[in-house]
Amino acid sequence: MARLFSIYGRRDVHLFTLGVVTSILSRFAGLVPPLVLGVAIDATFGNGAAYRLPLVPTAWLPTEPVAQLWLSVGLIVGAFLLSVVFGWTQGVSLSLFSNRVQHRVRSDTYRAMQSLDMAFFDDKQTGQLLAVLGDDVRNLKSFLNGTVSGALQLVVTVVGIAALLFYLNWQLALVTLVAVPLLATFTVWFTRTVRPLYRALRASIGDLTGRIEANVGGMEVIKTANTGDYETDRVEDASWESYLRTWAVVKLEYLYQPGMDLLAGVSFAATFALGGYWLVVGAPPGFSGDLLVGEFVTFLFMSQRFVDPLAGMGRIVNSYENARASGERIFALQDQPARIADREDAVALDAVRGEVEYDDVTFGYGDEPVLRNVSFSVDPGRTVAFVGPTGAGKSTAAKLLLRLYDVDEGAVRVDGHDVRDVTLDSLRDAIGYVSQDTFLFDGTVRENLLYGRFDATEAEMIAAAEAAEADAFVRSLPDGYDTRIGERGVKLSGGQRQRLSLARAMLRDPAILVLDEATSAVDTETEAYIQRALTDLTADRTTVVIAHRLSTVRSADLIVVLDGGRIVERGTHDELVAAGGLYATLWAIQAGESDRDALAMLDDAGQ
Ligand SMILES: Nc1ncnc2c1ncn2[C@@H]1O[C@H](COP(=O)(O)OP(=O)(O)OP(=O)(O)O)[C@@H](O)[C@H]1O
Repeated sequence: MARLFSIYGRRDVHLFTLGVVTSILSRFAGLVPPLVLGVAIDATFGNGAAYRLPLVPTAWLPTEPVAQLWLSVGLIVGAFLLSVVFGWTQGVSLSLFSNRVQHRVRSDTYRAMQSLDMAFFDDKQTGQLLAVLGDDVRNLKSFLNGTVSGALQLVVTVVGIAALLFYLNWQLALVTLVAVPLLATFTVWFTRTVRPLYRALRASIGDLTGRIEANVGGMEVIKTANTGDYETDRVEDASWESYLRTWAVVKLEYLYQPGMDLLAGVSFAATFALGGYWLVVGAPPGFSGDLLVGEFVTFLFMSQRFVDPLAGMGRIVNSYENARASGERIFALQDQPARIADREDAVALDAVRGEVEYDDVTFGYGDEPVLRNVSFSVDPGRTVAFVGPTGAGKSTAAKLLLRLYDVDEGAVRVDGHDVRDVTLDSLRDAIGYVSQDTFLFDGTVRENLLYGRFDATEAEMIAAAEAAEADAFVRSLPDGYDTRIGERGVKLSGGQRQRLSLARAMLRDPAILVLDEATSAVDTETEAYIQRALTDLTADRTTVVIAHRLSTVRSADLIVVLDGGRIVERGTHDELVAAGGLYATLWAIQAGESDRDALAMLDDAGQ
């Protein structure tokens, strides 16, 4: 919390101070009317007592009843007005303060998260990160907005009222104030008991939301697997669980609130009984001195004013604990070290020629290596293809070039520079990447194409789309380049998505192009078109192709065959077919010549 204030609150500390001060003043102003009412009853309306106000010299106060009346009216109206003005100022300044802090915390946390490694995102669930940037940041805001001022108001109200009651009649004050520790103890008990129930409630709501989120995402699978009833039951179970948890909390709340009212009522009744007796009969046993009617009225008003702030104590404690836990999660995310970041002496890759070299690279996502001792090099403008069975490590090898992960041993070099020695911006600017799962943003075709090259001209965009064989189908969409394509591009076919993401990569005109299964989701005819396009597109740039369909990599300058993370063969298509190894087997199967022998060869190779 201290960190929150010192980093994010400092710039608007004036707003915070203003909010806190006015919140206290508005509480004080709220105490004036009952006090003045009591004084007026005793001095002006009957008893003839002296018109006295705390902290004001008696000599300044009028002795004439009419003057006293107008003074009382003036004070009451003034106090109401001040209370409104202070209350308004408090609301506006604390709202401004907390919303500004929220904005800064959110932006900073997102920035920190954005710079984290892919390995971090591999381990995290999306929901968890959304919760940090959403709920946790909001928790902090509501703590700063309501809770801080609420806590101060509570203290001010209780201390202020207690002081006033003692000033008026310390003996009766003791009776009235007995309720305060009782109310406070009851509140602490409630807060402690309800806390684990709340936690369970939040967890059950999290489960329910997670379940619905997952189901919406997997709607197609649910429908095609015909598991609609099963999923409906599961949602129903999660919903019922959340109902039970909610009910556990609500039950306790319905014990607490009447309990507080009852305690306050007992205190009120005790004050009323004792004070009434005092007025009618005289000082009760153990009490001495006088009590005036007006004082008594003030007492009764004030004793009612303890209840609300004390009842709010539970919320204050809860909100504080929530905010503290949220603060811890936010700062844990902010403090997460980004291992893949620019070195201090990182240089920018300039005028990239496109020479790529893997030098004895070993890498694993966990302890087990996924790539072992991988070495090869590609001259500028040439094409290298990674092929091999599924899970062999082809995509992983490509990701190391973009430095989405860092190698464990060895080095990946571009133009002779270790990718760890150059700035990430310049490295990734030099490489166009079309991944296995093409991701498109919800937006128009145009927005998606210009992503990463926001300054491209219309002509450049269309040229890229044409090169990727996408222009024709885009023009046939209802709004052409301005057609919205839905979340993740759901309104397009797989092949269309792939061509758009190819066009997007082309628009950046990178020196190196990485195509991960770039033609996997298209029909044979489209593939032929894309192949034609690729022949032009890859002509003068280094290209790394990963493909299952070997026909697409036939013309590569170098084919690297990976199996189990190792390079088992390398060469051109013709060389590898002639060599009769794993590649030749895969080729035989794909070329439609598969027979028992080919599959048996694959079995022998351990696949
Ligand atoms: N983010 C990740 N975290 C942990 N392990 C991973 C991750 N990505 C891939 N792997 C593992 O690394 C191995 C190689 O995966 P990779 O995606 O590189 O294979 P691939 O040859 O491209 O496979 P495919 O042809 O099926 O796409 C696999 O065993 C996979 O389970």
